[in-house]
Amino acid sequence: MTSPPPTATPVARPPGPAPEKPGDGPGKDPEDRSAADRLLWRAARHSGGRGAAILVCSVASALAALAEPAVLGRALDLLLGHDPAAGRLVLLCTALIVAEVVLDAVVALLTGTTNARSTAWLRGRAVTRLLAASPEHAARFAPGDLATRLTANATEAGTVPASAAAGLAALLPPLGGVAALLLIDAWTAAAFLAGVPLLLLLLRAFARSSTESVSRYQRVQSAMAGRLLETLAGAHTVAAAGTAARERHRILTGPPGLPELAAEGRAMWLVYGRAVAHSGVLMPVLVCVVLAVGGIRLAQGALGVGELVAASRYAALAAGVGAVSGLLGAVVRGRAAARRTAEVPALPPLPHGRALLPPGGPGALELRGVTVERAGTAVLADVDLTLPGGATVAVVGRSGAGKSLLAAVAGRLLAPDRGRVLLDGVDLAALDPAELRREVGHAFARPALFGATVGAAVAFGAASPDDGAVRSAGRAAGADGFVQRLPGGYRTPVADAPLSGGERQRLGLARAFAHAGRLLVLDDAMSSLDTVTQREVERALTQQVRPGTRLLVTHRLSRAAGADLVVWLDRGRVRATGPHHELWRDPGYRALFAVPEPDTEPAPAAAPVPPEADR
Ligand SMILES: Nc1ncnc2c1ncn2[C@@H]1O[C@H](COP(=O)(O)OP(=O)(O)OP(=O)(O)O)[C@@H](O)[C@H]1O
Repeated sequence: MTSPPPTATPVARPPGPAPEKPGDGPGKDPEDRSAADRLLWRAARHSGGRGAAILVCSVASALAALAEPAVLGRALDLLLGHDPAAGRLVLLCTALIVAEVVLDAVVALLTGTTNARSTAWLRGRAVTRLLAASPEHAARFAPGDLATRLTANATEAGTVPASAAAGLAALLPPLGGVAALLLIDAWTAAAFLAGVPLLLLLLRAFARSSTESVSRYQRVQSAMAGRLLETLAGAHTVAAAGTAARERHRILTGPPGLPELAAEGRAMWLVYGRAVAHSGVLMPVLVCVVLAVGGIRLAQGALGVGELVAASRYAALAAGVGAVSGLLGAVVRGRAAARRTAEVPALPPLPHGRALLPPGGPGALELRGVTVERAGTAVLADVDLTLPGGATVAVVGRSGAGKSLLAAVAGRLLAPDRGRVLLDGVDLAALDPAELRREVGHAFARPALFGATVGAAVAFGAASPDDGAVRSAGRAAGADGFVQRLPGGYRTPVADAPLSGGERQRLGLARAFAHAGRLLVLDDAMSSLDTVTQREVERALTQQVRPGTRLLVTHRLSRAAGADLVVWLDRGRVRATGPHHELWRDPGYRALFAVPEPDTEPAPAAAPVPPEADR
């Protein structure tokens, strides 16, 4: 595999990460561009005025660089004329060089901090908006793609404020160089300007071809990273199927894979090498032409020795136009990257209001005409439900019936396309988000544990987590026993805690219990618990956890039998609601639990079901 060329070149800096999707080049959609520009503008403002400081220091450094050849040339002429004033000019020249070095160092330092602050702001903004969006919308980004947008693309975009400021200031030396040449001698300026079109053509060709090749390189890299992520996520499946070698081959060879990556890497090196070779020849040639013309003018007596030296330095400054194109190239690439990053904060947020729930409400939940559509099909259709506050409600149905969608809508992880969800009479869409999360808790079948330690993972999201609350939630969820056996108890780092599926689920339940509100939504959150633990947790749920309404998505008979009310979903519609023992009369309902049908005998209401009947 050929890695990309280094980033420093006398002509222009090769591009960093660039758009990764085919056809996802910069500046396609004006709306996207302006959104990206607005985001960059705000990132620049959040870098605390450092962009302006970079501009001021860079301009001061450029002015020092422009003054230095004139002072040096004059000092040389005075020295040749044995004029004692030459000493003062040599000192001034030294001071200018020192100032230039110091200012460049300050610019380098400011550039680093500006890039870091802008990038951090961009990432913070994107992550905040990502978390505020409905998970459904956020899921439109594949994990690998999202990671690229928040890392490489955000980093590239974060360099724009500093590059733009430095790029503006970098115009000064070439423009000033040409102006100084004109002032010293029009012929030397004309000699330089004659070569400028060639220099510009060279820069343009470099900027274009390098952007394209880096773009393609990044696309291949991103595709490979995406396949790697897929395989890592399914590592157990791959191991079980014994297809590791096939996966390795799939990740590495693609297409696109290593062969394409190597080809693009070589292409980048070629572009880079060609640019270095061309500029390495052209720039000294330009300076030599200026020197040759200056030499003739010296022989004609139109120029002094000092002026010739100054002219050669100004020609070198004027030829440094490549630095400008490098910085402008960085701005162009940064804007393209910002466009990709900007799509993340542009995700539509879940609408919310500022309403609060009536204090002490029981958690009565009402769904009115709730419809959720996916790909033009109603996956939840006209769901009307009235669930009394404080009730334990089981949601059952065949796989794909819409249970998880109903749970997500009930807890406002998802906004319905039509209809309303009311909690104690308040529309969830109008509710203050902090109030919503305080009063509505969730636990999932496969919980993700956030937090450095097991205790922090349980306390995650709680307003004021304390050790006592964490432990009592752990006890209620049947997690305290195994957590206490971990080397550091609740202080054990999550990464060092070997957790089974059931233990992970119990920690997820403990997290929900630690800040249980008036509504608790458990989406298959006890599916991996053994029967004894499950009964203990159910008991704790009614006796220890803050009272409220429980919405339990379940496939288990015992859970439905133990609920006050069962909602039976069938292909996105409510087929029936009622107590389990009433629904049990329906063979279709009994078939959901795949137990031998007792034909006439209804299952006992709210009575424990023999373990062997449980799934
Ligand atoms: N983002 C989506 N895009 C398209 N279809 C979706 C989306 N989310 C859910 N669905 C579809 O909606 C239907 C209901 O999904 P849901 O996850 O609610 O089923 P479920 O009853 O919880 O199933 P299970 O018991 O297997 O977990 C399924 O057919 C599913 O494919």
